[in-house]
Amino acid sequence: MAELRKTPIEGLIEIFPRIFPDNRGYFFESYREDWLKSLGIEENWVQDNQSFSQKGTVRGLHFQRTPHAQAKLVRVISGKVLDVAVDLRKDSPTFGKHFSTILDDQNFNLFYVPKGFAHGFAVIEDAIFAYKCSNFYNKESEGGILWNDPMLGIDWGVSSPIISEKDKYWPTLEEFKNQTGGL
Ligand SMILES: Cc1cn([C@H]2C[C@H](O)[C@@H](COP(=O)(O)OP(=O)(O)O[C@H]3O[C@H](C)C(=O)[C@H](O)[C@H]3O)O2)c(=O)[nH]c1=O
Repeated sequence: MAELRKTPIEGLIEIFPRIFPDNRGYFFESYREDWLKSLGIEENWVQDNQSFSQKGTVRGLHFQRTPHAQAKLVRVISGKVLDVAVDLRKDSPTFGKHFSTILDDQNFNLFYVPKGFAHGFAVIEDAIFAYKCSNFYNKESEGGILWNDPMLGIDWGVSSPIISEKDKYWPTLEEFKNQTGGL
């Protein structure tokens, strides 16, 4: 069985699978339905995504608005990233707070990000990133928070990242809160 770790932000879960190295290489279970179920969390995963990003990339901070909001179960197949989730849940006591964790191809740890969070990552070593989503992609419902908003206080470990045009112009946390109140 994997080791499941709660985080200081309610709902965010880290999962460390048991890895079996041998003279051929390694084996590990990369997904089990009973991991989250053991914590009373039930998700209907409907879409798998995969992206490759070179070192120095930042992707995020993104979310999809209701009714297209997505929970995500993210991991690294190869490489190393700093993965970040920002709590945007309306009335959450940790609204605007973030939790970050290293995902890599040594621990093969996974990170569960429920609906209501913005998600992104910075690439420490070229990375193949793979994740499950609990709702289909819906471009029209996509939103974001500016990755380097000083109010977030995220130490990404990169100062001038490789980033998409779209990710340069998301609102700050304050602007998002004033516009929407939260997710
Ligand atoms: C997310 C997504 C994108 N696309 C298409 C749309 C674009 O033509 C192209 C690249 O999309 P984008 O630049 O939004 O990709 P990312 O910047 O990696 O977006 C993701 O970044 C952060 C880390 C997230 O958590 C989200 O899953 C997602 O927003 O793939 C699809 O066809 N389906 C999809 O589910």
